[in-house]
Amino acid sequence: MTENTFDVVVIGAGPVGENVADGAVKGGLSVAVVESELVGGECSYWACMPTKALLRDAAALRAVRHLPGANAAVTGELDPAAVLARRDAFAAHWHDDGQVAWLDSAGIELVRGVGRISAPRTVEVTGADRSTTVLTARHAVVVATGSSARIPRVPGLADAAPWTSREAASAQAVPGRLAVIGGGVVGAEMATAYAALGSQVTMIARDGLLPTVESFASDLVAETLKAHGVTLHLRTEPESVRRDEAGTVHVRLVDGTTFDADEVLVATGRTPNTAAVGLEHVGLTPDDWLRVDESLRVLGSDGTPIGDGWLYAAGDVNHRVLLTHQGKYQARALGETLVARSGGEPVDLEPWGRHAATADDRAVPQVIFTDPEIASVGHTAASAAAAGLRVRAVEYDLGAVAGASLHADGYTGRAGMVVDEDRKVLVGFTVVGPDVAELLHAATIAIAAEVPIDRLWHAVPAYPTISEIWLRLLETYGRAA
Ligand SMILES: Cc1cc2nc3c(=O)[nH]c(=O)nc-3n(C[C@H](O)[C@H](O)[C@H](O)COP(=O)(O)OP(=O)(O)OC[C@H]3O[C@@H](n4cnc5c(N)ncnc54)[C@H](O)[C@@H]3O)c2cc1C
Ligand SMILES: NC(=O)c1ccc[n+]([C@@H]2O[C@H](COP(=O)([O-])OP(=O)(O)OC[C@H]3O[C@@H](n4cnc5c(N)ncnc54)[C@H](O)[C@@H]3O)[C@@H](O)[C@H]2O)c1
Repeated sequence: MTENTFDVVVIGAGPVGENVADGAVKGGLSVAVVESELVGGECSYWACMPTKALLRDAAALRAVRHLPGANAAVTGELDPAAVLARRDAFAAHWHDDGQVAWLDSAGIELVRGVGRISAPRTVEVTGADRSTTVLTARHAVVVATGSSARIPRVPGLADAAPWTSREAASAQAVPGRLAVIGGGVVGAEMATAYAALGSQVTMIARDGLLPTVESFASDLVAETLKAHGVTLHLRTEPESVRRDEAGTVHVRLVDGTTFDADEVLVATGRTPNTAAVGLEHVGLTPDDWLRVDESLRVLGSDGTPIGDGWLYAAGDVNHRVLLTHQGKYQARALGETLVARSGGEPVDLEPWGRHAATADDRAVPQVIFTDPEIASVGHTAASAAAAGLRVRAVEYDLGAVAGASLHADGYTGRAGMVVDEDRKVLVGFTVVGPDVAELLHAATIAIAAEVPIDRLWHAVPAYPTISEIWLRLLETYGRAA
């Protein structure tokens, strides 16, 4: 047994754990990071990067198809093998040497194995060779263990060797027929990717397609999926799934529909990676999400920080927002919090304060890489109303903007903004259309900076760009007399 003491011990070297460690080390603390699989986490090898690599070639090809001159230069079809090979490179061929080298260069100690809290400020790491290393933290332990795919209890499903997002992201061959259970972000993106790669895709979206985005955006994506040959079963769910000896998967829905597939992808949400973290040693329940306060300290069942506040959780595992960029934003705040607290300095947890992750509640940007892309930040009209805000929402046809019509023949898209009528600031923005991802950050800045609507009129979009949508939305909203 090896024993070591560090200022901070981080369990999980995904994007979030890496960034917490980086911030703490930059502030002069010593940090050990424990990782049981690959340094870089889900995002690098089985989520963000490989899935976007699977989608990118088809998106580029679609863009060319809408420009007659450029289209004339395209003489072949999409090459799935080349797409998969480029994806492999983006997943670093599932080796983490590059990220390990970065940890080394940053002065962060890597301890490989499964980390488990065994006592206050103590993490026991079990290596692949069953060796045990005990790490003691002078100041804090941070849980950044992320999340995994949740498999619903559908009779036969678990025995049918279903794909999760991991297999969908890392597949070495394109199935002839793919069934997708779940109409959320993973389901919609992977249906888009595999339909373009040549699979016959059937989707089951119990709560409708992309139920949390503005319906003008999800409706357009649903139409396009159908145009690409995807069969959509909305507002129903699987009753049973069975894989026969020949390998064919038979799916029966509760509405009586039956169909067959070669693979079945389960994309029905996430479960926290907290089964093996030793939560029982701090009075919490394994498999639960970790509830945190504004400084990301883990809360016990009585709602107060565990112990004297030595345990923190950041990223997917705290269930605030399951997105890499928000987890890394939490990590930056937490790194600074750990440095401040270990030096006896105060932390600023006021809204938008240096150590607060206020954007998690008010300005979360997301791009869904479907055809077309959906980019959104902050509230939808429905979520704003549910949050008790008095809002007015306006929409505009994106295809009618000069820059969009120039961008691609037959450009189809729509945008909407949600304005807080009491404060006269933007609280939500959604745009759907080809190549809209890069439009999003302007809206994120407007919401985070709480730019008054009156001042937004002075932010003039260049002509002829798709950004002119801003002017059209403001005109639709109307200017106060
Ligand atoms: C298919 C898919 C696509 C996605 N695409 C995007 C996208 O485009 N953009 C975006 O922003 N987000 C995307 N996400 C979400 C994103 O992947 C997560 O929000 C992000 O990975 C969370 O980072 P994390 O560091 O909290 O957790 P993870 O990335 O899950 O990392 C946690 C790490 O902890 C390790 N670990 C777990 N338990 C232990 C233990 N006991 N001991 C030691 N190590 C442990 C794991 O091995 C892992 O390396 C996607 C998710 C999926 C499933
Ligand atoms: N581009 C991106 O930013 C991106 C891409 C992929 C994933 N992610 C993140 O990863 C997380 C996980 O994505 P996800 O799609 O797995 O979860 P999700 O919560 O987005 O969607 C899951 C969907 O599954 C459906 N569902 C649940 N149980 C079901 C059942 N028994 N039968 C049929 N349908 C069922 C729900 O209606 C829901 O719409 C998300 O929070 C997302 O933010 C982000």
